[in-house]
Amino acid sequence: MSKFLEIDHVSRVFKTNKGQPYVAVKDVYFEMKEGEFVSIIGHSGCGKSTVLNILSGLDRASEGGIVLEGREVREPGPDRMLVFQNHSLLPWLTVRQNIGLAVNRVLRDLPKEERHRIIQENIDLVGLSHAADKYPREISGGMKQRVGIARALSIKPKILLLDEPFGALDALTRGRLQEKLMQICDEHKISAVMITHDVDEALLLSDRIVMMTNGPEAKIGQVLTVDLPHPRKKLEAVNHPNYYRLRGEVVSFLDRQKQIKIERAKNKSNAAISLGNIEKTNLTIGYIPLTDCAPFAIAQEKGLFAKYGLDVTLSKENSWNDLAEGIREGRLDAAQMVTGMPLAITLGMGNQIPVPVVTSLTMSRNGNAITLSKRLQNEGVHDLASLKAYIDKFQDEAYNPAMGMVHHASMHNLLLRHWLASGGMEPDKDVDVIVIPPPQMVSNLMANNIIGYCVGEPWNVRAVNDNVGFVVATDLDIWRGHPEKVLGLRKDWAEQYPNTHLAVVKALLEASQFCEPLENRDEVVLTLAKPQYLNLDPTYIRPGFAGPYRVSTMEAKYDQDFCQFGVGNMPSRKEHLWVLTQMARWGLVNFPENYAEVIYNLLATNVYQQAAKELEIAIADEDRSPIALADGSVFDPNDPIAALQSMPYSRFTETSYFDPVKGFATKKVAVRQ
Ligand SMILES: Nc1ncnc2c1ncn2[C@@H]1O[C@H](COP(=O)(O)OP(=O)(O)OP(=O)(O)O)[C@@H](O)[C@H]1O
Repeated sequence: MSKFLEIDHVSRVFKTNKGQPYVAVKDVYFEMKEGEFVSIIGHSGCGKSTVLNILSGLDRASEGGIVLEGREVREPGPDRMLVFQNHSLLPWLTVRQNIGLAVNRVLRDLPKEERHRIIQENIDLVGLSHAADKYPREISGGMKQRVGIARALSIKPKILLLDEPFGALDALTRGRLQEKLMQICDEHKISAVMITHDVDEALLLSDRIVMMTNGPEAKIGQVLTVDLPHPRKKLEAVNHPNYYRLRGEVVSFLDRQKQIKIERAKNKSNAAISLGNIEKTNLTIGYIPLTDCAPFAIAQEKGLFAKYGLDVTLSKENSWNDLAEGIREGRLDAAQMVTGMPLAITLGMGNQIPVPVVTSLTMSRNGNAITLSKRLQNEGVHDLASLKAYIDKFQDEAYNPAMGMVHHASMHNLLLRHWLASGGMEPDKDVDVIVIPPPQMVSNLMANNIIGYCVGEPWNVRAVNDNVGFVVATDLDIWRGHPEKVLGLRKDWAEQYPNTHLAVVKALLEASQFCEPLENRDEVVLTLAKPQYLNLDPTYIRPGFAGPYRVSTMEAKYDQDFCQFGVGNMPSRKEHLWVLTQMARWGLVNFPENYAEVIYNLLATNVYQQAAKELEIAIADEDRSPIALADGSVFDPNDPIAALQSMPYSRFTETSYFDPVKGFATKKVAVRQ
């Protein structure tokens, strides 16, 4: 993206009435390109106007600043015109004179005729030729707002700043003016930043929507690219197939923020309570109710968090996306994560703002399976080759069969894709691979929305026991010993609370070690079955833990490797590098040219080593030997680019530099094929 405007790490601290500092916005970073229309949305009081005022130069950032076309701006100027909700026209001047006042002041060096031409051109632009000589009291609210816009545009600002420009108008006038502004911005390639509370207005007008978290210390929580075609008309936009997906993203972001506000009010605050050398004792840790959340449940039930001085609330999350948001927004202190999630959040996968995350513990290995619908089994599908024959029948159909997985950065997605590809099926081309939260897998299978899925337990056993699906492969058939769930937390959190971080790792490492021996597994199963965790009959949980694990319709002997907790707990560079290459292989992220640095920053190996030392757990040397997968492919961590180039269906063509704050550089480096 060519940089036009940069909001460079802006923070603003106000003094409250009691003289206390109030950090309204913290470390806001955003770049936009020329001609872009960006909306800022967020709950009341989150800091939208604070950011806009700093952009306009009416207010100064306490830290950071604004750079417009490479020049820092610190004062108001005609290059940034603000349009307010209250149009602030001078009542004793006509429409033409109000606009003329601005033009004559700012463009006074132009010849008089030229200034008149500009004034008339902008009156025409907003459709007010018939009212040019009327006074503000003689025209409607919508017309006054149009004068405000014409006045701002007439002096040809580099960027238009709009603070809820249509907030005071009735719905009909608002709709008309939105379309007018849309048309003007489209035709004249105007760059604009607009504050709005109206989701539909943001979707209609914007190229991107910046969503802000609640204050204090409000930040940019998410940036949504509005990929609806231009020029837009309200009715066409609303009927576009992507409209409700985009709308859903904004609405659910705002809902989550509302929920956080309520929770914060309940808990008064989530400010750190320190005790001894533990900087923050009160923690909220997120997890998903799957059997491999066992170390969290055990650490809580056996008092291991308390043993290391922590008062932990475990937060059962609805989906991996919600959990990731919880970490990004700071609602969660730490979380169970699918292996690729620390990388995904760090790299800003899916058009998100990059938020550096670290992982200090690998908590489980293996534990997933691929379940296919009973319907397919009845049609003779029983392995990869027969699945391909089934999929091939859809080649001339307008749609692809779909399979579920839980998150783009999960091993479920990456292993499923690898497995399909090894059988000659190209993900996204022959088979759609879609995100479904784990507890909804079975119902989606039953509804025939998907032909199968890759997920952890108990959702494979559940499908088998309910006779709606069969297990066609486990992850041992793809990569025996792969990392599955890891502990993830924000890097800034880790830096702020190093002793707390170590205490969390010690509690969870001890819990993981407890979960490993088979003789402890029954206790683990009964703990997981409790209502606050999986809330399930233990018969659904036991097969994934102590066998027999049912593969296909046959009773297969339980494989002790199926769900490992206390093995290889140190975060491994080569494993995360494999994940990174797979994410790049499928086009989920760019491949960073400085991948070694990215992986180095991702792994808090030192925290793991300290915890292991204190718990007297042996620390293995780093293993850089190639990873052998079950299909015969080998991943050499010493040459990931060559590995990426040789993978079937690889979409990787180029690398680009990754900056932890600014994200990926626009300039990409083509890689020799
Ligand atoms: N001059 C000030 N002194 C002290 N606090 C302030 C000042 N200006 C803003 N704030 C506080 O900073 C926070 C952000 O305010 P801001 O007006 O930017 O929010 P907003 O998102 O624009 O709200 P709204 O949508 O209601 O207009 C609020 O808590 C507000 O009370």
